Amino acid sequence: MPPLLDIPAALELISTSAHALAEETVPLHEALGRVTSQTILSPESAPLFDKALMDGYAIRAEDLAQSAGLSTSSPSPSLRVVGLICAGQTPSRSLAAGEAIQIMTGAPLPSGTTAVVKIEATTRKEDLVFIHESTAVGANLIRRGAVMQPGQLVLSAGQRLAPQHLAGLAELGIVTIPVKQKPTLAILATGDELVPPSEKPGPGQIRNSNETLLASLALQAGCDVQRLGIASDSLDELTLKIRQGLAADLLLLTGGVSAGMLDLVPQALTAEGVEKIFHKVDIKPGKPIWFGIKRQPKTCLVFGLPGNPVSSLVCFELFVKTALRRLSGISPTVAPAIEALAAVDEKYTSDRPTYHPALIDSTGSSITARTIPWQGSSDLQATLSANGMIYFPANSPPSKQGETLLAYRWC
Ligand SMILES: Nc1nc2c(c(=O)[nH]1)N[C@H]1C(S)=C(S)[C@@H](COP(=O)(O)OP(=O)(O)OC[C@H]3O[C@@H](n4cnc5c(N)ncnc54)[C@H](O)[C@@H]3O)O[C@H]1N2
Ligand code: MOO
Repeated sequence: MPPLLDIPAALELISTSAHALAEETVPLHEALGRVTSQTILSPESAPLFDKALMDGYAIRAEDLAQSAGLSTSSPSPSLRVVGLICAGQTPSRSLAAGEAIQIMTGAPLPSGTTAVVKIEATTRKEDLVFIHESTAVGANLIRRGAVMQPGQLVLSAGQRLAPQHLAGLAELGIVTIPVKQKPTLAILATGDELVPPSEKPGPGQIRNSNETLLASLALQAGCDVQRLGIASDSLDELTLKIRQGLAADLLLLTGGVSAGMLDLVPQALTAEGVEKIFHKVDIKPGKPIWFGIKRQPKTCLVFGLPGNPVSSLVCFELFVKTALRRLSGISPTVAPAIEALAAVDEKYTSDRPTYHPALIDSTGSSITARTIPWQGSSDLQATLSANGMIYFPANSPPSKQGETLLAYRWC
């Protein structure tokens, strides 16, 4: 038997086979979860004007030393209040020596202001304000352009847009966003034993949980998902559904890729013109994975994922996500591992490199990870107490608590 393809080689074959998706522009309110296709530069400054960061008084900090003792009744320096500026207004005059202007958070500073003293640190007596706290130049204010200059980089290409990115773009008036097209992804579950989750399985039957799993993973990864339902183990039915699925950018099948008599998926795919890139990888779970590409009339990347649910989950996280990142121009193409400390002693070992369901915890001062009890690739229920996986190289020795492990978060 020739040696199995190793994981890095499989990932490399996937990233070199995947093409970059075309670009489009979308309005800001439709851009959540999309991936930027170009760098985005700021058209203007942020903030747009010098502004107060506290409710209080705009002052010239240098006046404080000079005005100490202006009033004989208080040891605190005092300044003459000559106006009021609320947010949304503009200053009608500048500050002269010995003057203060009452100001609200977010209001534009009058010229000449070098600090804002917050209201709690002052006492007002008619047109005098007494200042009880030393206030340095620059206190409680922000200058025009301090956080963003025109032409400065706002976002790089390949950034998946989260709420804070959209808000940052909104602040700068960027309302049309260049993004990669959404990948379309079709899902086909195969197997005579499958019934939909809403049905009670008959003898020897099981519910199709992989469609729910893969559709959810794909939606979370920003795909347009098409569910093709269940194909029985018949070449005619498989072929019909595969033809439908090949119209998408990616087609995921589950089941029927190992050595069983009815494992017809590889032959049905090649008969439909899908070129095999690899079949079987040295990985646990997921060894029987099949990957190929249909080039004409449009490019479709095809994954035959093993039917066991945890194999499908691990293969999606590792292999399908790599293809999706490449399609959308996300860098690096292979999602990097997290370095986590073993929360407990770990003694898992196998002759195959393994991605073991795990609980990753980043609530403390360091990231920790521990394996969860798991009975192998059919044990989907175990993953309900996991949020990621730990990578164990083949024949890895036991790890002591506190040793560094490589982990991947599912998200
Ligand atoms: N002689 C060999 N047998 C097997 C091998 C092998 O190398 N030689 N590999 C094993 C490994 S590893 C895996 S993983 C499985 C994968 O097999 P298939 O991809 O061909 O999948 P099936 O045989 O169709 O199903 C496996 C298992 O998963 C259940 N299943 C299938 N589809 C779904 C679904 N949509 N939702 C939930 N569960 C599903 C199915 O009923 C089986 O129990 O093969 C080993 N065998
Ligand atoms: O490689 Mo299979 O996916 O372990 O059960």
